[in-house]
Amino acid sequence: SCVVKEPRLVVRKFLARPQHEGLGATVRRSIGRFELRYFDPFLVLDEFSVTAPAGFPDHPHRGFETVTYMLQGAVTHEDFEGHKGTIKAGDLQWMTAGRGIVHSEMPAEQGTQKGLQLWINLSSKQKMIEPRYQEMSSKDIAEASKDGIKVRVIAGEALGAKSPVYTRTPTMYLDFTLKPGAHLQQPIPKSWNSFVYVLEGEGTFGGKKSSPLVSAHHLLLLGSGGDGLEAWNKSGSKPLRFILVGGEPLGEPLVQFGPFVMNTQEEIDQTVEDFENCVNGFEKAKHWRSEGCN
Ligand SMILES: Nc1ccc(F)c(C(=O)c2c[nH]c3ncc(Cl)cc23)c1F
Ligand SMILES: [Fe+3]
Repeated sequence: SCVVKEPRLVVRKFLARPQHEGLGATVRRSIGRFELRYFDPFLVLDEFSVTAPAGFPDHPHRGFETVTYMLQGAVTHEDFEGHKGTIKAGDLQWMTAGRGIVHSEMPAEQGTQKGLQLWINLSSKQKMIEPRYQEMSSKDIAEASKDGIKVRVIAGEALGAKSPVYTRTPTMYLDFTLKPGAHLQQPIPKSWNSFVYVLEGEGTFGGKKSSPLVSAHHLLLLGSGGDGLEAWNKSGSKPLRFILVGGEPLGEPLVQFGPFVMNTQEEIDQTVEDFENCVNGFEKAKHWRSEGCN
C-alpha cells in the first residue's frame, strides 16, 4: 500500500559530536549547535551520556518543554516544588517548564546513563503557563509492530498506536526499530518541520532507495512538502534504530539565554530578574537546593 505518495527528501545531514555540558556530562548536540541553532519549534536535541558523580545539577528553565527519554540506565530528577522521580531505561518525562522550573537531573545508578533530551519551544501565549509533568514508564508507552518494524510512540501516532501525551506544540516523536530488510513509510503532516536522528545501525532515508547509508549520531533534516518519511534497513544483519520527530512551526520571534527561551530581549531581561529575585514563578527557588547524590 502506498501510504506515503511523495516522500520528504533529506536536505541536510549533521554528525553530532560529543561536547561537555552540565557538570562533567557529555552530550552529542545536533539541534542547538551553531550550524543548526533552531529548527522551529525545536531548540535542542541532546544525546546525553553521564556517569556519577557528573550530572546536571540545579538549573532553571522557562518558556519551553524538555522531553527526556532514557535509553540506558536511569536519571533522578528533583525540582523546587519537591517533585522527585527516577526516569529509567525506556521511560519518558515530558516536562512543561512554562513560567519556571528549577530542578536537577542526576545519575540514579552506577555506570553510564544514556538518553535523549529534546527541547520544544512553547508559543508566546503558553510560555508563562503553570509547569506540568507528563511521565510514562516504559511499559505504558504505546508500541506497535508490523512487517519487521517496531515503533514506540512517545508522542503522536504510528502503525495504529497512539500516545496519550498532550503536546501543547503539536508534535510527533516516534522511536523506530527496523529489522534487516524492513521498509517504513510514515506519514508526516505537511506543514510540520521534521527530522530523523539515528541511534543504532545504518539506514537509507528519503525518496530514493539508493540514497547514501546514514549511521548513528547523525541528524537528518527532512525537506518541507511531501507527505511523509520513507526509510529502509538494507543491512543483512543489524537492526536500524532511529527517532522521527516532527512539529508544527510556531513562526514567532525567538530570544534565548541558556535555559530561558522567550520572544523578546525585554522578556529575557525580566526572566533573569525574576530568577534572581525568586518571583513570578521562581518563588520556591529562594530556599531550595537539590538533595543531590546522597
Ligand atoms: N541551561 C542548561 C545548561 C547546562 C545544562 F547541562 C543543562 C541541562 O540540564 C541539560 C542539557 N542537556 C541535557 N540533556 C539531558 C539532561 Cl538530563 C539535562 C540536560 C541546562 F538546562
Ligand atoms: Fe533541565
